[in-house]
Amino acid sequence: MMLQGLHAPMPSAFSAAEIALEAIVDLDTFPIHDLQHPKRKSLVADCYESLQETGCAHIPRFMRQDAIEAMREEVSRLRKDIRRSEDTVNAYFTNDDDSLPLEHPKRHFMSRRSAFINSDKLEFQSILRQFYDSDVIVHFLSDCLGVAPIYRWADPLARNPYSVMQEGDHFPWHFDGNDFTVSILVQQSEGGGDFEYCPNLRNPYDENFDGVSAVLGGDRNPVHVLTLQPGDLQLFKGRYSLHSVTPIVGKTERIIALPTYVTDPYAVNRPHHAKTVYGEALPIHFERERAVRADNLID
Ligand SMILES: O=C(O)CCC(=O)C(=O)O
Ligand SMILES: [Fe+2]
Repeated sequence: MMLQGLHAPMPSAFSAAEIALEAIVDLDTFPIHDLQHPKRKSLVADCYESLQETGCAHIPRFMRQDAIEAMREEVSRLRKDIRRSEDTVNAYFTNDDDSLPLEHPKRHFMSRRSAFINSDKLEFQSILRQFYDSDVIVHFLSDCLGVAPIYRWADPLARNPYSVMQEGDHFPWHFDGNDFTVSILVQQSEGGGDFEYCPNLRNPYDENFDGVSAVLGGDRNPVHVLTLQPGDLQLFKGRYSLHSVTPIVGKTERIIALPTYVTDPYAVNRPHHAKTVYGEALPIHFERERAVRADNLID
């Protein structure tokens, strides 16, 4: 068998001994490293229940404020690497398919304007990368989800980016290519920037095109809205829950870190999705384009 070329210029993972988790998370309040601690057990139970009920769990002030400040400073040093993009997309990030009737949700295109600092641009000592590389965090999230094993995503651009949204930017209704996403708000906009989601609108056995069409057409019944504060952690099932970010209002950017997790450690975003949202498709996106999705869902 031929070995594929390395996709990263250098190995990027921190070892456990290099990650000072107590500098990132207040481990007295959230003793996620101590598997038998009653506080961990009750936090996991609360998150699990919330994920079952609404596809989403919210832990206010999970991150230490000085870690959030360090992340904000990292974003300001990486401004040159912010990739802005503007286009029209459907909820699945696929091309138009004119063999389908016009009212099919795959043919419903919406404008999108957003910007990311892709994961491959994070600084060497990035707090966000340390958070992402922490096995304690992965284990905690896996317990909250009740899904094991989960993995960090293989996608070199989308696995752990910062989203940096300016006035008027918005992210329309969509499903993610990965299974689970953590959102850590770093900076709040003055207005807008709300995360809206429809819990479990599809599942691996049912695309529920009628339900998706209804929301795209304006049905607000299944819609939940979450407003985060800086330092809050949100965990949600973005592959099953249709979600969006409402337009940003005011001059202050909305900055959010988006560490992502998967049940399939091989698959990455399709090239069209990578190019549309993250600004480029790398060799790995083409090499793995035909990898069969474990869940058969569209993306
Ligand atoms: O910014 C957010 O809160 C979510 C962004 C999102 O849904 C995505 O990047 O796929
Ligand atoms: Fe998303």
